[in-house]
Amino acid sequence: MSLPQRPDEATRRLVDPACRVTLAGAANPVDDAAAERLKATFDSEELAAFLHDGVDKLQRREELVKLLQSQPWSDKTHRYFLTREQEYVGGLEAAVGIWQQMRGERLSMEDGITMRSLAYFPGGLELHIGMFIPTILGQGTPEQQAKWLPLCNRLQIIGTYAQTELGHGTFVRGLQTVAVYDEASKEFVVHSPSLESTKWWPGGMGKTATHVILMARLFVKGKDYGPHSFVVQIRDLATHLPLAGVSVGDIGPKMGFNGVDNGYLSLDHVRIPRDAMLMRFAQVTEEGRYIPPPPDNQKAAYATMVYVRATIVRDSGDFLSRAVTIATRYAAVRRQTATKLGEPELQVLDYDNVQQILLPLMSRAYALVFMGRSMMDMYHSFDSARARGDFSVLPELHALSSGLKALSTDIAATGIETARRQCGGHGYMLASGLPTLFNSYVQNCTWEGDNNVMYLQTARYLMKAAIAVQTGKPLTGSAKYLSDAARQPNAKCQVAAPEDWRAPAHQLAALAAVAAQLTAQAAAVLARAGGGRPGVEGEAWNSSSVDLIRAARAHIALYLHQNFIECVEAASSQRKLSAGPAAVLRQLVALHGVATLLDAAGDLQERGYATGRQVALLRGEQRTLVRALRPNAVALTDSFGYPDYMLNSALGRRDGNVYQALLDSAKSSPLNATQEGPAWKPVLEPLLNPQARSRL
Ligand SMILES: Cc1cc2nc3c(=O)[nH]c(=O)nc-3n(C[C@H](O)[C@H](O)[C@H](O)COP(=O)(O)OP(=O)(O)OC[C@H]3O[C@@H](n4cnc5c(N)ncnc54)[C@H](O)[C@@H]3O)c2cc1C
Repeated sequence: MSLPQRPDEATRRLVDPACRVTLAGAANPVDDAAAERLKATFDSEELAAFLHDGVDKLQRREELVKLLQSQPWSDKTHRYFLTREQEYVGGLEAAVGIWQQMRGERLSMEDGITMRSLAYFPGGLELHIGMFIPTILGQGTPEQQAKWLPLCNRLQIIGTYAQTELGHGTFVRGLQTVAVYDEASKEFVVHSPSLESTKWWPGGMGKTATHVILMARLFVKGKDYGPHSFVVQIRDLATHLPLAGVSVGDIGPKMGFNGVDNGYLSLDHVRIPRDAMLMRFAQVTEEGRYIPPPPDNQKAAYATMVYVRATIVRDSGDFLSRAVTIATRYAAVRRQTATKLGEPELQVLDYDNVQQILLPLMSRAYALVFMGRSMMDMYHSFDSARARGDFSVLPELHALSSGLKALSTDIAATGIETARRQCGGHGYMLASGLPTLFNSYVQNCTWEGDNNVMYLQTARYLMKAAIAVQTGKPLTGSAKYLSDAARQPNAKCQVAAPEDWRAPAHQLAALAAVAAQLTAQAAAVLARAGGGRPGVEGEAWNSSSVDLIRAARAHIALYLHQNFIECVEAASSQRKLSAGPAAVLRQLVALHGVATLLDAAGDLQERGYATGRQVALLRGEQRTLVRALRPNAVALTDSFGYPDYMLNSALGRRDGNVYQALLDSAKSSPLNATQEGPAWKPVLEPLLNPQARSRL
């Protein structure tokens, strides 16, 4: 191999002037990143501390990053070059490594959760932690909890949650897997009677889990009691081989999340003991008597759903803000196109089109972060009320958490991909962090209830509210605006100047008008389809679903924005934030309202609430707000508080040294392990090397 020659002095003198020409006006991305931070009008660290509940929490995160960086299993240098098998093993090693650290170092549960999100290496334990243990806690009797939970906590068994089948996901009552009680042996026989009944999707079931929570239709004395939960062992604890009657395996590569071994499972007349049925609510006695769950069981099931959905809402802000951090930081140091050769090129963040996309996206990320915090607070206050037997807020909370699950994941998934596309070619590199972020995130639009189905849950609540309005019943809670709208059916937008659109009152009035109008429209379509009879099921419902989903989306969009306004105003009035960050957050709130209204520009005009001129003013105001926020763009990403280790992005690194990071990452590519590459011997040499060619 010939080594590169060092140029002699004459060669250098020949080339240097040309280099001076092409390098004229060149900027250093590290300097650009530093200069961006000097432009900020507020203290980004103060806002970061507020968003993370105190400086202590941020410092603790830094300590945990250091701890993770000292462990081989949490090294991220090669994360984007792993094969599926390496990803699978690595994901498990990281989860087990964190678990061992927690036990060995006596770290708190909060530390463990933080470490999992910092390391972000999804693997075979996700469902053990996220669904198996919570289901036993929620649905198991005290004896069942005492039996299973210690084994779970010591990782002596690993579980997952097996509900979805090849043929059924959304329609849980249609599951075909059966659990038939055998009074003679006092056991259940669990069985998959068809191809379609094969369980499909459970995370960790492919190659990791030893046990599953099996959702199967319970049959006692020939009667179908519908889906119930059973703890079923599927693999031998000593050999990890499937038990008799169990066919189980990995479902293959997916769009993302490939460290997780989602699996398939078919059961052939497998016998399990009677106490494998989780019996906190419904029970089957030894002699085969079915004791139905108390009426509150349904409410408890809804409460669990609300919790899971609340966590999804919380995570949506987290994921979108990571993408916005990467894209904004990169746009601030990426320079492209000079007006005159030799002049500095423009930071792409200074192009109007880039700003007008990234800053509204920033406002959406902040809105979701605040929504996530409120959603978790709402859940916790409901949980305390529930402990006193008070379920009164559940219908409202169920409707809100379903719709928010859908809207927040829609916004985050679309937003991550939008952010990636703002990064040009380098955004297509896995090293940017964005493709993996999108591929692993977008499943949130589907799991735990497909988003369309989620919007329809909210629509059910809205239709009941619409019927109540028609019958003159007063409304409370999130749908109260429907009563107000019914009293003023011809209300018109009062905006006269562009800056009027910044006012929360104008924004909320316009969003409420759109939501009320779409709700009334959906109610009318539904009533027509039902021949005048309103109903929230059946054919009329199905044929109205487009209108119903639009109404639900508008209702939730209003709620999301209202929450953003209230959170920022509360933080400011309670002096949790000083004037600087509060002012910038208010600008973000205003931009979020304007951007949300622009999404609904057609609806604003369709029924004459706003005029074309007013919508044009709205568009102009977006531009003004974006320009006002531009100097704070990078500082706002700093306030999200993501350590470089967590982002694992060549483009999103805090110091701006993006090109060096890209090159360093490329050098880790396994294809670069040898100079000639792996195709040289088998393919290229016979073609290109004359000596080898002569042997062909
Ligand atoms: C990455 C990932 C991980 C998963 N992990 C698990 C797991 O661990 N355990 C588990 O049991 N499952 C798991 N699932 C399955 C997941 O819960 C289901 O995919 C989800 O509930 C959607 O069901 P489906 O796939 O049957 O979609 P379908 O119901 O087939 O939906 C297809 C389309 O029909 C529409 N549709 C369906 N029903 C209605 C309706 N009533 N009204 C209007 N529109 C409707 C939907 O909106 C969608 O557009 C996972 C899925 C993914 C993608």
